Amino acid sequence: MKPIIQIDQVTKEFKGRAAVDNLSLTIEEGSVVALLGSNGAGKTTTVSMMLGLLLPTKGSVRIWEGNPQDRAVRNRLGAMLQEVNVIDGLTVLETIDLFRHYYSRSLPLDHLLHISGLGAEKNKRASSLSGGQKRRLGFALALAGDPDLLFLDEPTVGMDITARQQFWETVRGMAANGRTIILTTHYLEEADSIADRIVVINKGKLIADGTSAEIKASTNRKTILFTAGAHLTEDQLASLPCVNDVTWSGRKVKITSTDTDQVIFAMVQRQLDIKDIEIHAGGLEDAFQFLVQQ
Ligand SMILES: Nc1ncnc2c1ncn2[C@@H]1O[C@H](COP(=O)(O)OP(=O)(O)OP(=O)(O)O)[C@@H](O)[C@H]1O
Repeated sequence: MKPIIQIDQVTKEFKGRAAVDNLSLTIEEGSVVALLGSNGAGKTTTVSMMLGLLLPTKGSVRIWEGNPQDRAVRNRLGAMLQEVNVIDGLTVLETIDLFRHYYSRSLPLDHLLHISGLGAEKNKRASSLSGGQKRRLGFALALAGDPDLLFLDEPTVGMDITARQQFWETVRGMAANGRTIILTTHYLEEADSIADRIVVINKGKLIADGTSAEIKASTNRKTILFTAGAHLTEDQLASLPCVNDVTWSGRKVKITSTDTDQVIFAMVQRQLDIKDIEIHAGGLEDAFQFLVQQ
């Protein structure tokens, strides 16, 4: 597949501290890539450099073999950033229409309004929209130029369940049409369901890169979920073998372990006061926690 983005040994420093540290990454046309990382890991800084909003301190970022700041490159990009800056005084409809005119090829106004889900608010001032509505407007603005490459930085924060479902449906449709999509999110189940490639960044460095299944396979931890009876104590759980982590949520307990057979065996042998036992293979969240703690 054709590479669309080439990040080569990029470092970005702020006041001498590296927010992104010698990162190299190639993204192919038509892929859906999720950038994952804890708060402050360097995701937004990386996306900002891909968009040409920040310049690397060292290294280079190329998009379609050009500079991200080139007009021809920008014409084919769409970006939904964490902050949606609306223009004072303009209605929702006027804002969308204004953005359409920035691009040589644009999606029809009605279609964009439909994507935003803001038909009933189209004549409202964009500045008076709620946080979740502004995010939906930001999505429509990102799609205004019918982009070949779409950046979504924590896109669903503040969206309600219906807006979220509609949002991912639109993104899936774009992916099915061969568009390249790069997203950052803290909702790992969203990354798991949409991305065909997951890149994990920690302290500015790339620490894992692969399909969701490959990332999950990087940890052999599983979880045991059960309900604790009145007689179960924290000490009883702490003394079990092969336990990596125990979390209590009311009477529901989650144990993470690399050998769930041993844990279950010990729990039964010691006749612990537990019921409703379930065992789950490690999900993306477990793998992510494992990777960033290394
Ligand atoms: N303009 C700036 N000036 C100084 N430091 C900055 C600036 N932008 C980012 N940083 C620092 O760079 C690091 C990476 O920040 P970045 O916003 O890229 O992280 P992130 O992975 O997107 O985090 P989050 O999940 O919280 O959005 C952080 O330590 C942050 O404080």
